Amino acid sequence: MILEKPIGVAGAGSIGCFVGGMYAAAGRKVALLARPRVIGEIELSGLRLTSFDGSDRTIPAHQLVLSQDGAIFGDAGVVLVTVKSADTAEIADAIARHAPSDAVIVSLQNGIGNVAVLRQKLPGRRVLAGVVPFNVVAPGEGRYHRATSGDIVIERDDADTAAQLSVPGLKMHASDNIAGLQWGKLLVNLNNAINALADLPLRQQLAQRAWRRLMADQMAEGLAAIRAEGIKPVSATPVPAGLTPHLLRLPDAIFAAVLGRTLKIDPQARSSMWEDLQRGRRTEIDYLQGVITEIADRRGLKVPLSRRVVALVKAAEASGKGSPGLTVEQIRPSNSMIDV
Ligand SMILES: NC(=O)C1=CN([C@@H]2O[C@H](COP(=O)(O)OP(=O)(O)OC[C@H]3O[C@@H](n4cnc5c(N)ncnc54)[C@H](OP(=O)(O)O)[C@@H]3O)[C@@H](O)[C@H]2O)C=CC1
Ligand SMILES: CC(C)(CO)C(=O)C(=O)O
Repeated sequence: MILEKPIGVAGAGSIGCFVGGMYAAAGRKVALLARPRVIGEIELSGLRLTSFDGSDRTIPAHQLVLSQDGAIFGDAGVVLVTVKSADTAEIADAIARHAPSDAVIVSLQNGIGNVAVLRQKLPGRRVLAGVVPFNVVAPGEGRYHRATSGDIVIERDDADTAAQLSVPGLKMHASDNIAGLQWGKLLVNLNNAINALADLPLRQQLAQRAWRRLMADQMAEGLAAIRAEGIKPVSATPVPAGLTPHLLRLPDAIFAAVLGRTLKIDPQARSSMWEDLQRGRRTEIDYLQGVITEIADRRGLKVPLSRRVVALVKAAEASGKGSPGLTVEQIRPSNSMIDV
């Protein structure tokens, strides 16, 4: 039973610290494998969890196992993988070395390829895919803020891991179509880059129709590519994936009314890719837009906006100066770029 054993978090940053902290708050034993910067902040200030719903709690460092060494997974019943996609293979090696062979491995990452990497690196182990719909930002000093609503969904399994990992304040649901949900989330995550390039809080960006049209156009490219592969993306919200671009193009007042019914989003929400640019880290662009451009290359589809966004994010990564704070017009490809 997972319930009685510690929960390991492999790569505790925004998602890992928030999720791991919620388990610790619920009385579970939690071991966070993290960088010295993250550990130092928690040791100094505790792990503070705040949320769009107004909740605010601090877990003292002594209630957590904090280490840079995967040996802390030695008695784990479950290991939650919360590194960025480029680090999945390396973290899988640490899990293979240290976690018991019957520990359940759950990927809480964006993108669609991480579970395949984990399964290939961890043969014979139970690896489950998951989708985290909510946003967590890390303002610093050991604080992790959940800025949007939604429950985590993971792949259904016989042991009902989703039920075993549900605690007050952090629900997990089981799904029979996690692949569909992952593709649906990929479409949403195409906006991570637009948010990162704009340097605007998500709520402020979503309130402006010009930004929403840009997001809709990029999502439409993504949808066309995904559908060309014969894949049916599933939305994690009540709005079907295929309708989301139409919703985004609606006038401000109608959009706000529909959004208000489906999602809570507070002024602090910003995409994880924005945080990557601000901290001078490599982004997940190759695992998000990169999937769409790869399909387009194979199938001869035109995805000019996705290609332009990839180029702009790579330029921002290379400059190391944080978000470039671009406008809609600066992001939109000009007519001379449209033929790609
Ligand atoms: N933030 C969000 O709102 C959401 C994020 N996601 C997804 O969740 C995943 C995690 O995102 P997020 O939490 O934002 O990412 P973060 O970068 O905040 O957290 C990952 C952490 O893991 C650390 N790390 C990497 N390798 C190791 C290692 N070998 N040992 C110890 N620590 C390691 C990283 O350190 P370093 O940077 O120094 O390498 C970083 O601190 C991504 O796939 C993201 O797309 C999904 C939904 C929402
Ligand atoms: C903001 C959110 C929840 C959706 O784009 C996200 O997945 C991220 O920041 O990576």
